[in-house]
Amino acid sequence: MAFQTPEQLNLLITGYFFMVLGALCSYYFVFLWSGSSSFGRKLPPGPRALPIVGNLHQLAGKHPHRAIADMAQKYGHIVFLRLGQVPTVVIDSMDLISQVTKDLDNVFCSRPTNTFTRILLYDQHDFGMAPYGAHWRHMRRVCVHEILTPKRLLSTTSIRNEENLLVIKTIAVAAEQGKAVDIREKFTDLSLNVIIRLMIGSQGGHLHELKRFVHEALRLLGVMPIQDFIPFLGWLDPNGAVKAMHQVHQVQDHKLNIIIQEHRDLASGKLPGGKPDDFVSVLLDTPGVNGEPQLDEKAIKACISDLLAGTDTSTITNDWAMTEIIRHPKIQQKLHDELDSVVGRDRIVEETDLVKLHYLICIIKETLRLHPANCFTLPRQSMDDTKLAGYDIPKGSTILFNLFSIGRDADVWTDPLKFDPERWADSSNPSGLVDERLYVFGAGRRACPGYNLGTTLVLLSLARLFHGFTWSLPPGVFADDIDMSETAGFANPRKDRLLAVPKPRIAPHLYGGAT
Ligand code: HEM
Repeated sequence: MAFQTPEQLNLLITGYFFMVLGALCSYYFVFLWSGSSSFGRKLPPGPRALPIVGNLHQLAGKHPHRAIADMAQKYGHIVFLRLGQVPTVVIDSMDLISQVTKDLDNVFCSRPTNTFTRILLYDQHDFGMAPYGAHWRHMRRVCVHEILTPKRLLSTTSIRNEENLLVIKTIAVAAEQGKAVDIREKFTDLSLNVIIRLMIGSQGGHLHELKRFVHEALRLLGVMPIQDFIPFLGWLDPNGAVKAMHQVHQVQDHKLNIIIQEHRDLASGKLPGGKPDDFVSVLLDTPGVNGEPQLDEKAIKACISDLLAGTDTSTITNDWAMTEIIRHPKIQQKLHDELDSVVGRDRIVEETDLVKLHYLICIIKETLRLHPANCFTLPRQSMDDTKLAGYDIPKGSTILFNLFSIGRDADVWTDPLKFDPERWADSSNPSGLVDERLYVFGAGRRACPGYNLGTTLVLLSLARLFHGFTWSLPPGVFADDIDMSETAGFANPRKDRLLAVPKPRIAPHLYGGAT
């Protein structure tokens, strides 16, 4: 569960809490404190909930993942909270996650609904946040078997290559001029350019507006409207989140309608150029859920939106990894040594090299441990009353995995706050990012379908940036000056942007020279 900033959450809670508390306190006091909601059940331990706001006030002014990590110190690896009226179970051990996603996956494989999914994901017509059922199964099958397949990944290598080289060339220009580069901007552009081209082909005219929509939608993902926690306050919109979501949705819907119509016209020959070989064309050719000849248009638009948003994880991971590497010159040197030995300096890094870059893979695993792209991953929802770790979990509970806590658990990791890629040297999977000690791409029915694409995006861009350049901090900035804290939101990007100065390591003609 996430909020844009702790300050916003604070404002939101305190203002509206006091406004309605007087009138409704007695009703809620009876409802919650009489224990009627937990009567006869053994709920997991957790702090006592207040009327109306439940435990929301205990998260106010704090990063929710950190506040809940502190609660876990007292209550253990499974904590029960009421976020407003939403029963929420937060777990932070790989053992419990494995029970949820393997043994009990049939119960915990749904997703909760909220204002964001209703407005920006077309009433959960997507599949990432769709409730478990026939629609989700159908959409997921289409995405996994038609769109995000290893074969399609292979056939789109040239798109990633071209976009990657464009970014490298702009960095080469900065290197020639001795200028610092805004690293996050480069990674964001790269991931979005790649996914937009995969989705809609080479229709460059849409890139700019789609990017704006994705940026805005991702920002709103972290601004939870009060109605998601306290539905009877649905008529209020104190932080303007609902209004902003409707505004962004208008742009989104308008743009996606144009893109879909263009694809139809290209396929029918009304527009010249022929049918594009991209994700939208696949979705337009896909039959609907109940045997209809075509997918519902809402589902197509929601699915495009899902895939566009999926790239954010790669961007955030790369930004953290780059920051950690630049802060640790010895790690950068070791990575350079690996790149020189696997690739050499007479050619650029290719996607086929990536599985051999074991040290780079260790760096990414260490990054995902200490700085998971999403502290809570996507929420799950229980579809039935069930038991977990001996506790009763009511049907309809939201289940969150606190990946932030898991990666910093002092009982599991030696020196947990130290960035130490070597701790992954003995991994049972040296060529890939999945490891049983972390919940990187998820497990069970709702596991990440973007594994192959996400891994390639992360590894290729980092490998090329470090193969091509030696990076240092701008003059006068020292490693200890870098603020390594995160922003509080659904996603977990570093609060500050990293500026770094590149120095060429390979001849510019290898990547086509500086533009
Ligand atoms: C470093 C990159 C990435 C990481 C670490 C990552 C991680 C995750 C995790 C942890 C989940 C939740 C699994 C669960 O609920 O148990 C997830 C779900 C998902 N991811 Fe990714 N992901 C990445 C890249 C991508 C990319 C590139 C895409 C799409 C292009 C994508 C699309 C999705 C979708 C649609 C879901 C929801 C699946 C469902 O509910 O059926 N992800 N991802």
